[in-house]
Amino acid sequence: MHPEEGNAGYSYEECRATADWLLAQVDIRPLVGIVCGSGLGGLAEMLKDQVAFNYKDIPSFPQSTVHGHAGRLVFGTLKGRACVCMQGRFHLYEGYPIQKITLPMRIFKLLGVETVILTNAAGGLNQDYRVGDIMILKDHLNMPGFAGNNPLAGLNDERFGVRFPCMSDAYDRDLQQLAFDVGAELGYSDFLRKGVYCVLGGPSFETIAECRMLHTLGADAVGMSTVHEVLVARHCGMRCFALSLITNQAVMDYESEEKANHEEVLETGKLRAEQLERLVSNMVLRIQHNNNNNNNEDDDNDINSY
Ligand SMILES: O=P(O)(O)O[C@@H]1C[C@H](O)[C@@H](CO)O1
Ligand SMILES: Nc1nc2[nH]cnc2c(=O)[nH]1
Repeated sequence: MHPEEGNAGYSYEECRATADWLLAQVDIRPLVGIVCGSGLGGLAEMLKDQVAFNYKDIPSFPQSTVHGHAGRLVFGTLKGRACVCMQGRFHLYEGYPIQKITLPMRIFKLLGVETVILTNAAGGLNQDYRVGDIMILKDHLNMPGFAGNNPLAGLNDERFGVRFPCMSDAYDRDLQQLAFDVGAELGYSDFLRKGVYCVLGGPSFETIAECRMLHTLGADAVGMSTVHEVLVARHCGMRCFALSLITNQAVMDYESEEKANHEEVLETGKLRAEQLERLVSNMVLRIQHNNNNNNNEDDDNDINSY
């Protein structure tokens, strides 16, 4: 059997067809793509002059099945900058092949996106972290990848990227610094962190022994997303910035009565939504692109407005 037959991915032509379908219906040409994590879909609501598509109407797109993930692709402007925003993402535990959950990254690329901003909700493993902290990702641990479940497995199409992409620079360092600079100006330094995110397949939350192990391995936070998207985004040459909202403390102690649950994750999202939106929108305002096609006259430079 040719390996291609076992590849659940989409061909370059299928991705191109989806991107062209979208481009034919919107005038906006986004340089920034944003992915909203669980309970963080408010980011998409901030976009002005919106043109939105339900995932079910977009050719080849999977459907969102998780509460807190609306399932809309929203084009618009954020502080005058053209953006496209996934209001809801796909996860391995929803039953999709890993190539399907990462399809939107290739669509972003073919829409002209140069920078991807990914957000997620995560459990805090680092004992210094508190619920409500925002962790800027400096690196990741890809547990499904250790077991061979990598979205880049299968035939490699060089039009997207190389067979063996480097990941030591997965999270753009200039964008990490920008997040801290913008965060400091907004007065957020007390709850901004930098750390390592570990992805698991979910949907079950971790056992106590698993949390202890992940912490020992160097993870500061644990979640069920983002990493697969980053692998595909980096493969096709987009810059990546990712942040985790620490929505719950991972349970590390057998005496603890705490129990991880999705309702708490969504509630914490609501509590930090406004700060997270201000942080991301002011970052978008300041990100430099080679091909900046935005109209600077429309810029909203007031750091406190959003
Ligand atoms: O899409 P994200 O990574 O923000 O979602 C997290 C992981 C699970 O999908 C869910 C658990 O509450 O939130
Ligand atoms: N795996 C995992 N994902 C999360 N998403 C939000 N909180 C958590 C958590 O504690 N564990």
